[in-house]
Amino acid sequence: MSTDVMIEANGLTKRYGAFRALDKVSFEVHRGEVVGFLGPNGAGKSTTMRILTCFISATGGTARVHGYDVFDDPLEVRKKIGYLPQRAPLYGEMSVWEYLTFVADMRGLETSTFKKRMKNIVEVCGLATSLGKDIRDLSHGYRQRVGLAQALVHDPPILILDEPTSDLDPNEKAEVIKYIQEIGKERTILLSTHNLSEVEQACARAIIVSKGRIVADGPLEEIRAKSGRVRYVVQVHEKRVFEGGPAKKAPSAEEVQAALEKLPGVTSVVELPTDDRAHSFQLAGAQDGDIRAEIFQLIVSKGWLMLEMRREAQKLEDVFKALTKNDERRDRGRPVVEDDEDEAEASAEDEDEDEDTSAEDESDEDESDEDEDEDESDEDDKKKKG
Ligand SMILES: Nc1ncnc2c1ncn2[C@@H]1O[C@H](COP(=O)(O)OP(=O)(O)OP(=O)(O)O)[C@@H](O)[C@H]1O
Repeated sequence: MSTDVMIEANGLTKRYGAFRALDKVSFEVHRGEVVGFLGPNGAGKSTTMRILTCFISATGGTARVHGYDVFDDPLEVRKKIGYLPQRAPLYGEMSVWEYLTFVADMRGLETSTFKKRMKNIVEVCGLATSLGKDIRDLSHGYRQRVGLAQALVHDPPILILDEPTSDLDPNEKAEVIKYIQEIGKERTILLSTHNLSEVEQACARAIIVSKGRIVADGPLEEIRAKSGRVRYVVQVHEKRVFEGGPAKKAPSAEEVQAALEKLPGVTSVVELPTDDRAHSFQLAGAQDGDIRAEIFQLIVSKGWLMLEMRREAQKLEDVFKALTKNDERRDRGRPVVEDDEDEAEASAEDEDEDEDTSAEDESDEDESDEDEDEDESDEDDKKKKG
């Protein structure tokens, strides 16, 4: 593995009984990258993150973090990773300072190192005015900041953040993303979220998972281009024409639409609702082309008056919807029978992976060591199962 690879998942599979939560997931995260880990509910994001942070073991495949195998070297992996689980296990009766001191003690940090480090963490996470407050009195947004701070206490080069902005209001979300952007300047981050605009703000690359499989992985631009399409919006005046031009009267919507449809590379033209001054259309064309000049020439040659023209790359949201539209695994914890082919594959793998069976079905068993985060993890699993 290249020293630049900070996280490497190789064919990770996780089954809960007959249900396959992860199916041969492979990806790499390089030093300094902030990667968005996207997927609908139940896609397998938390499962992947919990394997990478050594809270549960995989049924098959391997994973390495900072060069350490998550199965063979969990202690080393935990030193290299700061983890913010979906529901951070914070102790409400402690003040922020007491809690962070407690986390530092658990991590075996020297008091002087901790105090020095805290200056930076408090600044980066915006906690200066909250250190003396009890955690139970903090808003959701501030609790998440404390969650981020606890993940940074041991100064890990890698952060794994599981939906850090879920349950936050829009202002709190924006704040937490701002802190993540700041933290990401010096660290490698894997950030799971449902929120595509957050990924667009904080990440240059995304991995999209659906039904336990990776359906896209690459720079955001590349993922947007995956649809292979681009849109243009064109508006033509409905009442006026270009003075001195060939047109004697303003065009009808049908005329404009027919002319636009004839342009090379246009695959569809749809009329958009608009006010009564303009005919407005959305055109779809090929991603690698740019027909703005042709559109302009057409409108000029007709003598029509153009009010607006813009080219829009496909939105990440549209690509995400298209890639995950059949993902209906929202029934948390209930085994869902996959299609026949998958079932057959699963039973074939059962035979292949017999040596892993101790880790296979019960995640609870894997989560019994004494890390402070374990309570949350167990509780979380019970909720999922319950
Ligand atoms: N302990 C468990 N026992 C049985 N099934 C589980 C368990 N944990 C997770 N699952 C199932 O595995 C699938 C993947 O769950 P996971 O929590 O990884 O999804 P996710 O992408 O993180 O979703 P969300 O965004 O809702 O947290 C889901 O269908 C879930 O119900």
